[in-house]
Amino acid sequence: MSMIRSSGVRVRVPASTANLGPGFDTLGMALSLYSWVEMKPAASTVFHLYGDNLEGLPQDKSNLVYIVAQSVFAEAGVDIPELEISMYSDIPLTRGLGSSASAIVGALYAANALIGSPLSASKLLDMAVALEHHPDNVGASLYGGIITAVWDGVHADILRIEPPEQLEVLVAIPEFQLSTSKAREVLPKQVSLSDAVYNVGHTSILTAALAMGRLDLISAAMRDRLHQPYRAPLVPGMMQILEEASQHGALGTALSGAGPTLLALVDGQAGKREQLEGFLIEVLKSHDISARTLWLKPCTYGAQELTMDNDSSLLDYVRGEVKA
Ligand SMILES: Nc1ncnc2c1ncn2[C@@H]1O[C@H](COP(=O)(O)OP(=O)(O)OP(=O)(O)O)[C@@H](O)[C@H]1O
Ligand SMILES: N[C@@H](CCO)C(=O)O
Repeated sequence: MSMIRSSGVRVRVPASTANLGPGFDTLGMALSLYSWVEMKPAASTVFHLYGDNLEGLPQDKSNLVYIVAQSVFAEAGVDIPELEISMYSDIPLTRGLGSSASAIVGALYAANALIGSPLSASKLLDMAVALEHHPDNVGASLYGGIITAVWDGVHADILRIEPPEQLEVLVAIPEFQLSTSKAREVLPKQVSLSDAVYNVGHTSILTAALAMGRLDLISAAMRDRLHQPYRAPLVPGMMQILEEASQHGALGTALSGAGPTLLALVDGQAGKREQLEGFLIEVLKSHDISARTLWLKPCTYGAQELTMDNDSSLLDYVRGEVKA
């Protein structure tokens, strides 16, 4: 029997980067950049979308978060047709930082909490992957840390790896958007056995290196032949960044998810931050691409419920949390 929490729930979900280079659709990592979702039963459905990143999203029952919440209620046999949904996000949309996965995970997690959490984390993962199709993003947003995942079309198996402590992440986020569907259209339907073997080997070494804290192996391991070469024309300057960033202080570089964001893994104890940041910005600028950079950490936790204070709006809450 489900218990509906009429005062509502508030959750925070980390962004994610998928693939980490060779681990196409299988390796992901949660990042210290977040979105927040608040959900309450209501007399009629209403949305409060805060901040620039959510501009233009639908504010009716066609919104992804509403649709996903209803799928949780249907699965649990609960009827809550009208919802008050508030969202704030620091995760830019359609840039390869898992905005859709964070929205799906936030909606699943909040809706499940709203009815007393009848669905297990593993059920939420299966539902999230069925919606997003990429376990690398949703797994990282749900569980945090580094995740390696496989999906058979129904069930996802996932293992979580604790990120090496000194690992830092620099992202260069271009101004333009690139949808995952467009970035998948350019991929070949078939690849050669030698390219498949190349990626299996590099993904295995990268996963083991991350699990063992062998940062010295990351540069050699973060190489890919399955998706980045085909996506390179969509992000001019990307190949130069992938090939040369290690000379400017990166341990390894990759297209983040389906792009266009570029991501560099960095040893936080090794310095050279400004040089690397300048290199990424300059290469993109030489191709007329404006980008902003952010220094992030791997996020070690996934979606979390937060204390709900009904006297303050989600926006006040987030402002307080970010300032604290
Ligand atoms: N908070 C949200 N509420 C509703 N819809 C959202 C929300 N966040 C993202 N979306 C939907 O997800 C789309 C972006 O998904 P897409 O998979 O193309 O990019 P991404 O998830 O940001 O990047 P990637 O999957 O490569 O990491 C947006 O255009 C929007 O339709
Ligand atoms: N693994 C997916 C991530 C997209 O979010 C891809 O690269 O297309």
